[in-house]
Amino acid sequence: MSGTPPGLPDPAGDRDGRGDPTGDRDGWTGGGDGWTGGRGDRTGGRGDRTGGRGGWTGRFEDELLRLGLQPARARRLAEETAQQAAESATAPDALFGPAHLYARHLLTELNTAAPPAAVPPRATQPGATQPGAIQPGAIQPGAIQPGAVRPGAIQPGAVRLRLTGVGKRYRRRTVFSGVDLTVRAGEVTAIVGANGCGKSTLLRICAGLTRPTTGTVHRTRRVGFVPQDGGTAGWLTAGEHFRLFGAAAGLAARRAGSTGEHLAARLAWRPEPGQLAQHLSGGTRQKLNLVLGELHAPDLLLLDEPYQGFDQGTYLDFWKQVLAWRDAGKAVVVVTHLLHDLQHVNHVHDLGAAQ
Ligand SMILES: Nc1ncnc2c1ncn2[C@@H]1O[C@H](COP(=O)(O)OP(=O)(O)OP(=O)(O)O)[C@@H](O)[C@H]1O
Repeated sequence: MSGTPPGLPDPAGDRDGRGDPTGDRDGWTGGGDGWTGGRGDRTGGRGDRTGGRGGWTGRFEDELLRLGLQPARARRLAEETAQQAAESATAPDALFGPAHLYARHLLTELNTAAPPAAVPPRATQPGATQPGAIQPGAIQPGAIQPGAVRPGAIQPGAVRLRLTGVGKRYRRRTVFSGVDLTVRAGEVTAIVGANGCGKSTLLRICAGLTRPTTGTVHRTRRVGFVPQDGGTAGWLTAGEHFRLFGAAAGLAARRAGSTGEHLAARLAWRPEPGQLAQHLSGGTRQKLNLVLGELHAPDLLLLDEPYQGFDQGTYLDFWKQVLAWRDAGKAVVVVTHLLHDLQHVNHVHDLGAAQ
């Protein structure tokens, strides 16, 4: 399958079939044992085959316009790209990846200056889908090839996480099997799938908190993990959390406190001295959770639906933060069931339906 834009070399050409990571093997930890034979690949079409304004092509053209391309040129590129997808009988998002990322990629290829990454304006428009509006399972299993490298990805860096043939069984029940996943510095990967398909379990395996039944896991040493819930102690203040988690990472108390407050400010939160975590709102506790995950400046951030309870502004701040991490060269894995989150990410790994 080729995702070559009109008149350009195949953007996926240097991304398929990558070899082993180079220069970053030190500091890796491994877990799990053995291999499983079968892969969990699922293939299929996506629902977004339309070229209308609300579809991929419309978003692609909007992004080209937003990036400053002349309307006639943006329209022509959008038409040619849609035509190319039609000719290959593949939905444009499966062929080219998220519309806004592909627009940026294309402009870079065309040697046109693209602005720094930002949350796409679509997400901030009135009536934009709110967190929680799309139900789990809305993403069709097999919509996106698991582990597929999306065209339009920003320059990939060193591998921070690699799962090979990973599977998990609880007693006789197989939760998933044959998961292959590679996450590089400067990339955001989403793990999606129906309720109970094992997203949280897979993320815990990525973090080294749960042992896989089969397969191998290699990860960089500096990992930040933000669980779906819990992760904070109700009887401690935010400052005490910063110092406690900072101490575990070898940070001096003052530095941990000031770093925590700095990170909190980026989520528009100013912790009140003396306020216990149990008296924080659910959304603010999640902010605390996020800050704790980032406190020790990890290379790899593992986030399990970390925006539960966020209002819309905080949710957008969260995604801005994710994109800032990405642009700073961190690798990010986010468990989500929100379809519109996927426009922010480079890769999607679909675990499909619960087994
Ligand atoms: N420690 C455990 N022992 C036995 N079964 C478990 C354990 N942890 C998880 N499971 C089971 O594994 C399956 C996957 O759970 P998991 O929480 O990973 O799914 P999920 O995709 O994250 O779900 P959701 O979308 O609802 O958050 C579920 O059926 C769950 O009951």
